[in-house]
Formats: sequence, structure tokens, C-alpha cells
Amino acid sequence: MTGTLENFRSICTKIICVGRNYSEHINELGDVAPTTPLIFMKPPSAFVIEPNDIKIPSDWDELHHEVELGVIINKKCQNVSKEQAEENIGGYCLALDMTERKIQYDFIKQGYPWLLCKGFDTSCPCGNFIDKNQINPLSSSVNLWLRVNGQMRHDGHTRDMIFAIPDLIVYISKYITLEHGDLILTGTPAGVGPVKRGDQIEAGINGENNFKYAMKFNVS
Ligand SMILES: O=C([O-])CC(=O)C(=O)O
Ligand SMILES: [Mg+2]
Repeated sequence: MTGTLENFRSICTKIICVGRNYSEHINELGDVAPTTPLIFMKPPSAFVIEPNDIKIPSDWDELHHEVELGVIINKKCQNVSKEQAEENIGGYCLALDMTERKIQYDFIKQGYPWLLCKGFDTSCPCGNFIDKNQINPLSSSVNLWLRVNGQMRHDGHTRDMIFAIPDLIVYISKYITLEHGDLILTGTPAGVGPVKRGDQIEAGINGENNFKYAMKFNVS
């Protein structure tokens, strides 16, 4: 095992993302709820941290924000049972799943994978490691929010996930070995919308005992 979970971004080999995990988000996009978790990936080159910018590729014009809770895995694991799921979680982070919506819909129509519209450089703005004793979304809902230029866009709660965090770990680890430092993004609550160059995104997590974490990114 190399590296500590505090620097999970430098040891992470997989960013596994869950899509369509909140009913209100599925409704806002006019989609249909999946019967099993919808899984896709971003490469670790998608990470960007403060004070760097989210960079929109020059030929794109419909980049959307999605605020998500990230789950950080603390050890190599396969075929995890629901009872064991919690012991494989090392902590959490706040992350954004930046998505080029127009390209995503073109890809959906053509049956193409989402890698490009969701995995481009800077598509995963990410905050610091949050220890398990600071928030516990397995036992108590966490509020995820996001503002663009001061205007509230997302104001969701992790209790509204369709597939809860332990179910996601069970499902993913049945097919993909999870490793120390891997990150699972658990899907966006409702409120997705466009950002343009020059915008500022602020996003945060509020939890029990007045826990608060926030981060800020400029879009360029
Ligand atoms: O792009 C989408 O709508 C799927 C997704 O990532 C999410 O629901 O978080
Ligand atoms: Mg997402």
C-alpha cells in the first residue's frame, strides 16, 4: 500500500462514477431510472484542485455542473458484502462531475460511451479528504449544494439516493476490484445546469454537528 488516504488524488487509479442515482435529477433530464446502478469512469487525469480552473475545451459550449459525494476506498476489495461495505470506506470528498451535456446526448443517441464528455481534463474538480468521523452519510444524510456566481443550483440530500452507498460498493466490487485510494462518485442530485467561461462555481457539504466543507473553482 503506497500513500495515505489524505492524498487519495495522487494514488487513485480509478474514478468510478454512478449516474442517475437521484429521482429528481432523472426527472429533470427526462430520463428513466436504471434498475441496477449505472456505472461509468473518469481517468485520474480528470482531477483538478483549487486554485486551478475548470477548463472548457475550446470547441465545447454546453458544460454542466453536477455536485456529488465522493466515497474513498481504503483497501483492495472484491465481492464486498453489504455488511462489510463500511469497512472498505476510508473517507469522503466533495467532487463535481463536469459533463458536456450536448455531446452526452449525441453519444446516448448513437450508443457511444461517455468517456469524452465526462472524462476530459478538469472534469473532476475535487476537494480534500474528509475523515469518516467528520461525516457519516451511511447513518445521517449529508447536504450537497452548489452555486454559480452566487446563485443556488443544487441543494440536495444524500438520503435521496436510489442506490445507497453500501449497495453501490457491493455492486461495483462484484465486477471491478476496488483499490486503496479509488474514488466512487455517487451521482448528482437535481439542479444540473450550464456554466460558461468566466463563471465561478462554489460547492459544499453540510453534515451533522455543524460540519461544513466548501470549495471554489473558476471556469475558463
Ligand atoms: O450525466 C448524468 O445525468 C448521469 C450522472 O452522471 C449523474 O446522474 O450523476
Ligand atoms: Mg454525475
